[in-house]
Amino acid sequence: MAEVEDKLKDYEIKREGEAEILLKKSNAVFFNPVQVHNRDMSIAVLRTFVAKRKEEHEALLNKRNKSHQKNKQSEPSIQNGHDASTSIHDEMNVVCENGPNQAEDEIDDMPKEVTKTPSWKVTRELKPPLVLEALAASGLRSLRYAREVDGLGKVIALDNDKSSVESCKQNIKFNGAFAASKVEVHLTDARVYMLMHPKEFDVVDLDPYGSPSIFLDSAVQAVADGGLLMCTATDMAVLCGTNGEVCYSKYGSYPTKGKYCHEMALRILLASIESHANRYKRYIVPVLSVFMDFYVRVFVRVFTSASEIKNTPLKLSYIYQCVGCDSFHLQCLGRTVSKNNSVKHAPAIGPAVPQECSDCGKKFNVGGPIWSAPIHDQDWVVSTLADVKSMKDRYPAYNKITSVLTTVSEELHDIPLFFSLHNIAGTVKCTSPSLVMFRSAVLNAGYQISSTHVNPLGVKSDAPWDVIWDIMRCWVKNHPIKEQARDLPGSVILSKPPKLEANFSRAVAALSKAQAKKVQRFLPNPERHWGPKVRAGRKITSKHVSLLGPEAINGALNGAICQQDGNGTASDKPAPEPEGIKDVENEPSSKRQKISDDEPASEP
Ligand SMILES: C[S@@+](CC[C@H](N)C(=O)[O-])C[C@H]1O[C@@H](n2cnc3c(N)ncnc32)[C@H](O)[C@@H]1O
Ligand SMILES: [Zn+2]
Repeated sequence: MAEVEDKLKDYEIKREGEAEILLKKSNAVFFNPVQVHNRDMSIAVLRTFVAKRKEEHEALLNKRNKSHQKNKQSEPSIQNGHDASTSIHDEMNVVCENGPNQAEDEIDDMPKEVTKTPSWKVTRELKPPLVLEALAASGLRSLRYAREVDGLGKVIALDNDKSSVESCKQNIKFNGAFAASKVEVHLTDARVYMLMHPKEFDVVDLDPYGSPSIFLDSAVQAVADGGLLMCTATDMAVLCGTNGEVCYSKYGSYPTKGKYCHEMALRILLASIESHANRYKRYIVPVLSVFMDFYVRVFVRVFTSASEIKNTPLKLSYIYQCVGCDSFHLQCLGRTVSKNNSVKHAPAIGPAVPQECSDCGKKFNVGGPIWSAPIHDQDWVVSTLADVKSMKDRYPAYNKITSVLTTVSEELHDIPLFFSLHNIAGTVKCTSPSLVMFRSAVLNAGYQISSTHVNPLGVKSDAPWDVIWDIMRCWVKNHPIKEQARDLPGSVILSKPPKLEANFSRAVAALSKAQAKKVQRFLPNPERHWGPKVRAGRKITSKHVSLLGPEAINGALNGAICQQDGNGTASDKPAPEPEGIKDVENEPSSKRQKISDDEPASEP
């Protein structure tokens, strides 16, 4: 007994949601408490997945039943010695076993959302979804999935680190018989395991240290047709363009620098997953893509279709980012040409921009390709938000995830990237109009505008850049600025007369729904010294002070790390500072930066 008590002294109990884990007080196994946002959001999306999968299956069964009834009316009930009622079952299996294209052909009179999703075997019984947590560490996430998401099948947890697997085994026992009957752990390299289990998992979760790039190729193969891949990337410095070449080597895309960098990070990750999927005649459909705290997390469904992958170039774009002003332009990689009732794919016609920016006369940096199709499915977002609201007590990070889902639900889904109102005011060196006035001017000019979950000052709009700059020209006419050097980008922009007379009077839709309802949209940081953590097993030294905070460092150096230890990025470098409330409160509304020909418009 004394021995057990002695052993327990080395551990502390962490509770999150309905799971409890025993955590060693040394830095032996990864645990980052602020990732509760990530785990809660994943649970919310998993619940939606379970519900949608059931709906889709029922829709298919109904469809099958209806067509069977039609056949029954026109044919005798016993065909070729088969009882018709048993043949539905067989026929359904055949549909999917013959390949997804055939499945799609056979159900082509169904609504689009339904036809693009049903690829699992259409048997009467829908098996509970099988989940793989490829990089599990303490097993906390797997345990939460198993305990909290109704209707899941087994959850398989993997890790290639012995201490993590030991800890995971211990935690499975610690969570009782139900958890033990559902969660299984293996000591293995996740890449090998995923390659050995093609299309076996309805859900695959990747939550690596830093970049997921080395796991993507095997992960896209392990997901069942219609299944869900959930993937985190915490290497924000790489994805945001601190070192573009590294990003290219990991993800196959060149980042450009702009205020939109965190959304661009999401779109680079999506483009990379799609590219891996395409190698196996598969493609993705994003359902939710979020930038939270210090990382990006995407939720995508994976399907197989040799014909659909021809559309991939239509979902990808290069970016031209002006080095002088905030203007950026997208160049899609492909296009379709319709001829005699048939649609052909062709390369896009470019370039989308002249050599010099038509707004300020400077040159462009070229980035991408990024995913330029929608990054969320509005129906999934709305269902997930409603579901979360209906079970508030079951989400420890309720406030955070509802604020993110609310802002996501308000985004213009077909407008890639965004600009910052403070930045454009900075470029022309004026005091910024209020967000409501600016939104009104855009709406009054006949264009759409929305906020973005990524940045409280970010603005998404389908207004072309000459309209945006015309609005700023009109604003400056009424709010004159000091004389500036003539060759500055802002001076060049202001030297042209506006073609449009901006109307700043308040438009009805100028407040976002969240603002109107006073829903808090951007929450303060979760705790002091929050962010990525040091990798498990790594010795904590004073150089980690910026990651963990001085208190934790003192504790660690004295051999008593508590919850500040646990996980980190591949490089242990802090991610670029996320833009939260700080942006709104601390940024001066007028000029913040100056730009030269080779300096990008803004830093991540
Ligand atoms: C960031 S932690 C995972 C955290 C966990 N998902 C959570 O929510 O608490 C990453 C884990 O991946 C494991 N790992 C790294 N490379 C791996 C590989 N090739 N195969 C399996 N596990 C790996 C590490 O040992 C570490 O425990
Ligand atoms: Zn420009």
